[in-house]
Amino acid sequence: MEKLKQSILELITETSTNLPPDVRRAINAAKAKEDMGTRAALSLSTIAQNITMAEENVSPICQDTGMPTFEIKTPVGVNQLVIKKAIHEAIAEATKTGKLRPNSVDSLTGENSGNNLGPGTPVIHFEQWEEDEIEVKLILKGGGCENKNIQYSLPCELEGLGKAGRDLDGIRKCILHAVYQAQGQGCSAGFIGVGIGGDRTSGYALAKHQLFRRVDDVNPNPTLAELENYIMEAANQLGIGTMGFGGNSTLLGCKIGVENRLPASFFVSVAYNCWAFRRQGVRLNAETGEIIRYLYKDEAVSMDMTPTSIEQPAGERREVVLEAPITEEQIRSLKVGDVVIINGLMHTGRDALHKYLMDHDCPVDLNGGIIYHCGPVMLKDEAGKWHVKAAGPTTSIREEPYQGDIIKKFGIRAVIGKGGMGAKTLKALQEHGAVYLNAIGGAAQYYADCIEEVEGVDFMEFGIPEAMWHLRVKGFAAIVTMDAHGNSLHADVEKSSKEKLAQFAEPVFKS
Ligand SMILES: O=C(O)C[C@H](O)C(=O)O
Ligand code: SF4
Repeated sequence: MEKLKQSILELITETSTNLPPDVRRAINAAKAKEDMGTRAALSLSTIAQNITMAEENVSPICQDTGMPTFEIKTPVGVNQLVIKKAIHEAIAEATKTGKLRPNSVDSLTGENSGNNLGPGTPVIHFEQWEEDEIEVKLILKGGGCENKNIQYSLPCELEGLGKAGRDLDGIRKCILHAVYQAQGQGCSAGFIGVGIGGDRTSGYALAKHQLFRRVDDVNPNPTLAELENYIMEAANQLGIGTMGFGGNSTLLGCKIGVENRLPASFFVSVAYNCWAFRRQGVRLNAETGEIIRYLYKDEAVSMDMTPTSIEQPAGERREVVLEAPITEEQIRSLKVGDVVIINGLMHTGRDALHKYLMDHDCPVDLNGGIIYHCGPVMLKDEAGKWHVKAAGPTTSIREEPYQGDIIKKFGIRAVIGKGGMGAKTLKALQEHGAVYLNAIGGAAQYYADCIEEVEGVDFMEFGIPEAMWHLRVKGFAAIVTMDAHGNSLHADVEKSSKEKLAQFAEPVFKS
């Protein structure tokens, strides 16, 4: 098995940096459904551009390279311990070379292991089979979409949809609700895997397992095939759209599996995956470990990048250039829908920093400044200089308990993230004079390319993703989705999508 580690390293790199053709086709098709010049179409162009850049740079499509999860099938007699060791070595190496972000964090101390290894990471499932080759499948599913997974216990009451009973129609309602509750926070348009039945654990495992199916396959169970088609049709009428900006494409794929359940339990488990649906697989020679072929590669699919990106001006959309320190007057002139181009300095800050700043001072002056909810992939060169390898936004709503207070305490004028924030932050934006800017989730290469210089870093003890990076940027484009006048695109889309969801309350599958 002398080639094994190298083959696994190649699989990890390929999965992190190059989206498979079936996923690319789904994104191109989604873009074709959007009207030119809309926020959704422009965001999908940026996404397409990002996918292309990641492949060309051999760098992560999204900075959150997720929880590496392997599904492996081995012929009888193959030593699984050898495979596990090779996976661990390859994971550590891929982290060192910036193909993976150090993502394994001690849940009690908060310490980042630094190499993606630790209790429970990576996840490896082995199975034996009758074939002669080894099959290794890998999924890199990020934390933001993982947070939007949801499990229903039937019967239950669902907002907008009413009672969901223990039957096919109840299952239908749960799945639609799952798409609705994700809004744009899991970087829509997304893909869902659904597990019907099992117990709480096996139900989720079944749901996640569905994500290994090809986007264009047909469910062999005709009832489930019909349900999958129905969900694709209905979910795309919810109007959540790319990044929750509204639009015609909300769901890119729906795959449903079923297992038996206990008489007392009836779970519907939904695994939500962002558009950055990174999964790949290989067949390996069981003697040498050499790659025989890839599993999710047919023909090469190039991405449709027209028009080029969100900064493309269109119609009445206003484009405003901002550079810190930003004045209150500049902020109050902005409104939801404006495209903002940022030059100059911004500071990253996410979960650990927000918690810390609540009762500590900040090492840099944030007055008039810009905070970017981002946990980048960073590499240090031999001269000790840091370089950004991937730097898209993280889900902002996690900072909702802190953000309003932090804005006021430090005089922040702009918060950049994705998925939007809640009522408390909206109020603080209005009172203090600040804006929330939505960057395109997952567009980690697109944004890394805007970063000219890493000016410094604080709180390295929080680990690379959580540290406060001081970044000098040029041409960083984002959209005002919450302004200083009490307007929130996120609140609007949530309200309108809930109304649309309610239109699907009537039974469809009669039992
Ligand atoms: O951790 C990150 O960088 C992003 C995360 O996957 C998210 O979607 O919030
Ligand atoms: S930032 Fe978005 S694209 Fe990246 S892992 Fe999180 S949910 Fe997925």
